[in-house]
Amino acid sequence: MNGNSTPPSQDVVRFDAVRKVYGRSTTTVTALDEVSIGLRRATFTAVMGPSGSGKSTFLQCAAGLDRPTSGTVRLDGVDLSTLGERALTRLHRRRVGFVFQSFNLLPALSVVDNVTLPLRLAGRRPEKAEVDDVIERVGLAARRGSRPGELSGGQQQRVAIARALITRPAVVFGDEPTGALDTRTAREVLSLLREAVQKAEQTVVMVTHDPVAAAHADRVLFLSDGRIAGSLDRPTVEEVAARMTRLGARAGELVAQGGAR
Ligand SMILES: Nc1ncnc2c1ncn2[C@@H]1O[C@H](COP(=O)(O)OP(=O)(O)OP(=O)(O)O)[C@@H](O)[C@H]1O
Repeated sequence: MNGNSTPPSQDVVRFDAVRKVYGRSTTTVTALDEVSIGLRRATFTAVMGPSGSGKSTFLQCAAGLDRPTSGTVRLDGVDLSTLGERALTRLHRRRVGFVFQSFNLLPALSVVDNVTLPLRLAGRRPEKAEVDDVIERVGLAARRGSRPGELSGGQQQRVAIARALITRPAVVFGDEPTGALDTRTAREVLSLLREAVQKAEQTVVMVTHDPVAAAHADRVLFLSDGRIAGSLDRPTVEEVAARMTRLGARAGELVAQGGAR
């Protein structure tokens, strides 16, 4: 079990009629347009869509890094709109893990100190057994004392995954986590995320442009023009690529029509 507050039957991320509008008056952009969707606990979701379709905005709103213009986002049963800045910061430290394309490790800290940073920020003393366990799980037991500059890209992303998992968060959000990695290393990193879902009942939500990466997920959600444009369960690379080609063609048509929204 992962020690979170909602029963497994509930959605760990829940959007109800979420709109996100950037800008004012004549120059507004509707990045999310009445999005309603639930993501189940202990599942791996990939979010895909053409450039500008709202993927990053979806992730930012789901993680409470950005607030919707209207509608409700619930994370682990908590309506994020009810939280002030301090409560949101606490939620980010304890209930949410992040893995970015650019790793975002602290260069002066060792592997162990990078991994345990979220615990220390949350005021918790890291327990040796839990630290050993997570570092073992990502295959870095022999590199505990190394600094990020001494590690390959794939190893650095493993550190970032361990750092995301150490707090046993309700959700790990990935923003193109394999975007900077070669194909083989990317596959290893995706397998680690899969394993976290299957073995540790972790929930993972990942934005990606890569159909191969998306095919590691249980489900792919497609966004187009700020709306959910469908989903694929147990996706194959070919199905994801075909769906993306169709959405890309549609996005191209909209641009040709003057970006009508
Ligand atoms: N801070 C902002 N101010 C104004 N417009 C924004 C802002 N952030 C995003 N947008 C607009 O909202 C829309 C959705 O952007 P978003 O970054 O969510 O798309 P995306 O699918 O992640 O794109 P990409 O794949 O290119 O990263 C785009 O039209 C974008 O220009």
